[in-house]
Amino acid sequence: MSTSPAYKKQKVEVALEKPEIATAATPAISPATTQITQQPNHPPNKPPKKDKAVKQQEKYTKLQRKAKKQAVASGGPEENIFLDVKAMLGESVVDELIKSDQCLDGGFEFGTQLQVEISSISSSGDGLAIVPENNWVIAVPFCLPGEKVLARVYRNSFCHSYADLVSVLDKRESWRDESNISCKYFGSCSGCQYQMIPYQRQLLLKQRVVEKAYQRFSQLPSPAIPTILPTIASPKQYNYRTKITPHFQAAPKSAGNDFNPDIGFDMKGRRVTLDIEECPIATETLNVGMQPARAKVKETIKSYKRGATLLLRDSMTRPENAADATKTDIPPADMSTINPDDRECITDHKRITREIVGDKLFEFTAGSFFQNNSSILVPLTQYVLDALPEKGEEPMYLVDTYCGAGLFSICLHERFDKVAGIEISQQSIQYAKHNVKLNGLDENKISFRVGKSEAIFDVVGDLPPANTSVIIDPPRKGCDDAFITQLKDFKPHRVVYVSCNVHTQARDVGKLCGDDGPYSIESLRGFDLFPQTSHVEGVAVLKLK
Ligand SMILES: C[S@@+](CC[C@H](N)C(=O)[O-])C[C@H]1O[C@@H](n2cnc3c(N)ncnc32)[C@H](O)[C@@H]1O
Repeated sequence: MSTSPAYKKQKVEVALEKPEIATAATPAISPATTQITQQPNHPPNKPPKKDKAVKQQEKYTKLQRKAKKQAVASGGPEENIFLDVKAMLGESVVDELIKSDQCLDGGFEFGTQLQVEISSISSSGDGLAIVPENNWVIAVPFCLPGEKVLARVYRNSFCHSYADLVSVLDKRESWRDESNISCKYFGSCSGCQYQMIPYQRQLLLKQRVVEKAYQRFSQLPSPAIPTILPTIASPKQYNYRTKITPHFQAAPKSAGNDFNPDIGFDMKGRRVTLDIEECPIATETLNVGMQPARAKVKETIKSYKRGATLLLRDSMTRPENAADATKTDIPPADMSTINPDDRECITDHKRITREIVGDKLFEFTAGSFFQNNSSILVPLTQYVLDALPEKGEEPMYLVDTYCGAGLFSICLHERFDKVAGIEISQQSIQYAKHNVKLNGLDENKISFRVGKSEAIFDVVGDLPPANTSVIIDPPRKGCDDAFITQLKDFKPHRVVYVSCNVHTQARDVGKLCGDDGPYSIESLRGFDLFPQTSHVEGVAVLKLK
């Protein structure tokens, strides 16, 4: 450890920023003291002679810096937190840090313990605190705005460091309900961020995430962004996830036959797998199914050359003789014989999974996409339907882009004269077509095709845009420019954009609603498909200007 005077043990005052979602119950908190018990990084007084190892280390550090710079411009969590950091420290301070290269060098040494006061919460659920003397931000998980915490730094990034939560020194009782915590791994597992927060407060935080996403990523002026509507709650707040994917590492070569692998999810902030025996956000069926799946891996671990990821998918039990999507002549399922509570855990990616949404039955292979919280799918699909125009005199058309196994097309088809879906996965389209038959629907009315979303305009280009609505539900990275451009040219009457990444959604909606875009935003809100976590599904309803 260096003895450089500039970095001797120091005590610095931390100013408290206004908590992001202030309430009448916000406690008055006096400024906290930051205790630095180890020293921040600094350039050594005398650089050691550059031997091969040092040169290699320098090369590695350079590569790491490059990766970090790329990460903050990626649109992912790193960029989000960096934007939070900019808002907290001020653009000019951050610009200065970047110019002087202190944006990476100004961090803290691994293991430094700090006492900080959390002033806001990031979109990925970390508490954020400023260390003003260092012009630096610390991100600490599992804590809340207004709380004083002891944190231990484990990684530096652009103008901020990530720290473990050592302890909460001063709890914000009005935001905390530890009786809500249902998991013995909460606080070390990276899966959930919010179990200690009462559910209604989780919904408020997600409303704020949608708001921030549109302020930051849409490039729209404030008046063009409507007030974000309250987040729609999930009917189930635990035991809702119908798919989980625990992973494990292979046994090291030196391991004996009694090697016992950790099978589970990553530890928060580390690439270390926690051994997870149960997951209370997953359905009971998956928790039961997890035990034999884990036991099998433990028995056969020496046969794995590499680590692997397990798939556990909750499915309604399917009659053995039920036809799969390779058959052409499929009779509609007899819904009177179906018991939605008769369920099993599927671990084979190729096996057919069954799910019911309202009065519609869906089948798809266990490894392909289907929404993971079935409890909220009726409210979600009904909300999208309510946002679309009512049936009038003229024929109406629905275009379902990124349609997966046909969830929106099949649940919403009744109001429309024709429905056309497109999806890049051939297998999902096979099952979307199969699901039309399974539900006894008209194959001439509901059609699906394989392709990139923009290819749908070759097919629906002749439909009258004034009578056509488009649903967009892309993966996390959002839409390609080619799709946005063609949608803008086509100008359907109504667009509903559903997304599990409100940041890329805000970017795309900004392109559709900007000065040269034909749309304005009618409404914006989150749906809580992911209780106890910081994730939120965004639903944006767009109308022609
Ligand atoms: C979030 S899922 C939505 C699926 C469906 N709407 C649902 O709710 O079940 C996104 C889907 O987009 C598909 N996809 C990804 N890139 C695509 C592209 N460029 N064009 C069309 N579909 C794409 C994926 O295979 C995935 O099924």
